[in-house]
Amino acid sequence: MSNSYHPGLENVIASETAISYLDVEKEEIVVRGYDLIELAQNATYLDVAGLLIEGTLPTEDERNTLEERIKSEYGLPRNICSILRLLPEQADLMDVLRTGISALASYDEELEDRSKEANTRKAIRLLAKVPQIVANGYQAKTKRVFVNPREDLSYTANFLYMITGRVPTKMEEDIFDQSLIVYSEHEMPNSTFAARVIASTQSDLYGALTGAVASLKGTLHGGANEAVMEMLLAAGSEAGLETLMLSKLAQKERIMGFGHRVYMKKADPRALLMKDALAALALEKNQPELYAMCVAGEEVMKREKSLHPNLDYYAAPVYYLLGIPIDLFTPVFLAARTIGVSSHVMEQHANNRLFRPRVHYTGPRNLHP
Ligand SMILES: CC(=O)SCCNC(=O)CCNC(=O)[C@H](O)C(C)(C)COP(=O)(O)OP(=O)(O)OC[C@H]1O[C@@H](n2cnc3c(N)ncnc32)[C@H](O)[C@@H]1OP(=O)(O)O
Ligand SMILES: O=C([O-])CC(=O)C(=O)O
Repeated sequence: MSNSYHPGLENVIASETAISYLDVEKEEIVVRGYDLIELAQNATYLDVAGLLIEGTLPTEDERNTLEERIKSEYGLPRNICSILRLLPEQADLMDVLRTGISALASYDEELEDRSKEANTRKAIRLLAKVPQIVANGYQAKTKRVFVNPREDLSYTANFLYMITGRVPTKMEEDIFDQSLIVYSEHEMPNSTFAARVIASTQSDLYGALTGAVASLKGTLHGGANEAVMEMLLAAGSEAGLETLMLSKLAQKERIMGFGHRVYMKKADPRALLMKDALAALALEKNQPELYAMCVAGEEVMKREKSLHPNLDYYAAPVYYLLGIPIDLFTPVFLAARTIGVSSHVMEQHANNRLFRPRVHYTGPRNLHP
């Protein structure tokens, strides 16, 4: 047995996959042969969803069919709505989402069918229903009436509409769609790994996604986008952000939205795309100071720690300007990632080997009761 031990599995190859790959040298996020950033610039979220589950970029007709199939799955079982309402007001919305997805499993008649066809149908159902759980988890928490999806809107416009209660402008819809694309898939982050580990026991897609929600909640992963926005609001200005960052660094605290296990010494290409989106949105919403503050924070981190922003740093203020409540930032990330996680679970089911690593034991031996 090999004795090599890599804390955090750093640089360990854990899987073979044909879904995506972070080519750090070329600064490219390869998704089924395409550059994720080019997809975000030239395709739609549903194109990328089709690409992830089917393996090829859909034609316009195929994308329209996918959208129709998703819309035909809109709607939540009444009991799921009741479950969301039963959770306490103080519940974290990632916990609400985790509970909602977990409960939804029992309503899927194909739950135990691991075939590619059944898993594809389940992924499409999840694409339809997860945004509704996200939006209505918030409605339940804030004791408001539930929102129903609007089939006359595009998938993306409807998602934002369900969250904000307002039909987005074309610009808002396009920027939100770009954000969903850049959040959709990212090789082997902790949440995707967690889902694949669960799926490797031949457990089901809903269970694997439920595990991924729990993983994504943490601030070292998806939870960082909410923490970034709290930091920006607490700082209030460029000077305030510099002071706050310096004091956190002096106390050896991590600054949310900076650093990345894979990109630690390079920029996250997704962050750069969201930075451009923020520049445009801040101008449109007459909030140039928010963009200026983020850029100033980026400079501080480059100067003090040689660290680059990750996607969460710039996605957070973009979501803020789109009118998304802060405690929905991570649930929205999960909704976008649902399709990436689903395609990994499908790949795991199709070519499975149980994950079961060994340990470097540091405890005592030869004790007797
Ligand atoms: C979409 C996403 O999920 S992206 C990730 C979102 N998460 C965050 O933004 C949280 C903040 N970032 C971090 O905590 C880290 O960068 C992680 C968890 C993402 C990656 O961490 P690791 O790969 O474990 O890096 P590691 O802990 O080895 O850090 C290397 C060095 O950079 C420092 N560092 C890394 N990130 C940060 C940060 N955000 N703030 C301050 N210092 C940092 C570490 O303190 C360490 O310094 P040292 O060598 O002087 O001790
Ligand atoms: O890749 C990672 O470790 C985290 C990340 O950026 C993502 O999940 O989008």
